[in-house]
Amino acid sequence: VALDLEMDGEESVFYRQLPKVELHAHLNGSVSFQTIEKLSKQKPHLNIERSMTAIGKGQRRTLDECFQVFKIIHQLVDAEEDILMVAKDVITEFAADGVKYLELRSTPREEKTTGLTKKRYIETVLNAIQQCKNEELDIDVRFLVAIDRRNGAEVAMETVKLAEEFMLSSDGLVVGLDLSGDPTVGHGRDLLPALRRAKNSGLKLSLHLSEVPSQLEETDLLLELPPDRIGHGTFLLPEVGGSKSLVDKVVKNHIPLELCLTSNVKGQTVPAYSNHHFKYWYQLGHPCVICTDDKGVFCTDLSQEYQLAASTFGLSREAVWTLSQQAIDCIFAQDGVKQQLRHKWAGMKSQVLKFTQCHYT
Ligand SMILES: CNc1ncnc2c1ncn2[C@@H]1O[C@H](COP(=O)(O)O)[C@@H](O)[C@H]1O
Ligand SMILES: [Zn+2]
Repeated sequence: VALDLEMDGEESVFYRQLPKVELHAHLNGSVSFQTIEKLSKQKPHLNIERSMTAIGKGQRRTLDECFQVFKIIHQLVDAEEDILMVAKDVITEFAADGVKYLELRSTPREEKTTGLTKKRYIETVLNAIQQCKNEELDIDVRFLVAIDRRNGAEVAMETVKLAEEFMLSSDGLVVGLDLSGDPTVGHGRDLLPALRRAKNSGLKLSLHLSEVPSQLEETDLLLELPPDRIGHGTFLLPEVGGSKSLVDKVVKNHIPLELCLTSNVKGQTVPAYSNHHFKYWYQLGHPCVICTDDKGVFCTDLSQEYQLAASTFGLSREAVWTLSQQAIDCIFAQDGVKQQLRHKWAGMKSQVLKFTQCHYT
């Protein structure tokens, strides 16, 4: 019900069984319809309807309207117990979709009305991750602390300090920092000191860069850090208003791109799937990781995103397998974790690709 694409049996089995790595998922954008229903029942006074928190098949919204949606979800998710439930549900859903390694990101929020603090917010997400581990779900989950750019330099620095504390105390669960939020608000220049400090203290950086046009100057500045991964990078290319020098910097530093097809099409920063910049970077052989961004808001899941990439750009199943496997190289957790994942992929390969072999022999 919640998904756009009606996948036929055998196709959907392949994409679901494909072991996957999800590196770009905002917690509150990933909340499923089922979880929203539970929350709405608990908070009937908010009068939240389905159409207010999700963008369905064929629908488009401006990016600005997408950010209105997050405000509504934040009203529904404003207490410690909500965050615990949401995080556990989201992790369980990713696991059911065949995601074996997940980096979840979220902006720590203080909510005066419920007594929630930013510190408690992060602790609660980590607690949810731990509970899922105890339930022996087949998924390794890590956390990126997010900076919402609209909140400015001071909050960004405060967030970095919090992330540093948790990096040291969370037994490897907190691995990095995300920069996100409405890209039309604020300037990356002001956040540079906080981001530099984060990088120096060992936090990995994933930055939303050039998600909207005309951010050449900001992107150029932030690429100097350089970030460890880039979210979207939709307007890096010269033909959409970026520049060759930006592209060269990304290539030279081998900075992986987190690419979210449905998010960009529904948020109208990319006119159609076939125009997605995945094509350019993939053909270049540059590290690209297919991600969902906000699976709840955009009504998708990672299996569907892989299938869309494959059908739009004509990827064979072998190529899809390689794409999902190469995502392991881009994770922020340490090398031992990468080794474990490579081992897991190797063990699953013949089983997952067996249908393909039947087709060709
Ligand atoms: C669609 N493209 C996008 N571009 C930029 N930032 C986005 C985003 N989608 C989500 N977020 C960021 O994630 C928050 C919701 O999750 P959390 O409350 O942090 O878990 C949004 O408020 C925004 O800051
Ligand atoms: Zn994002």
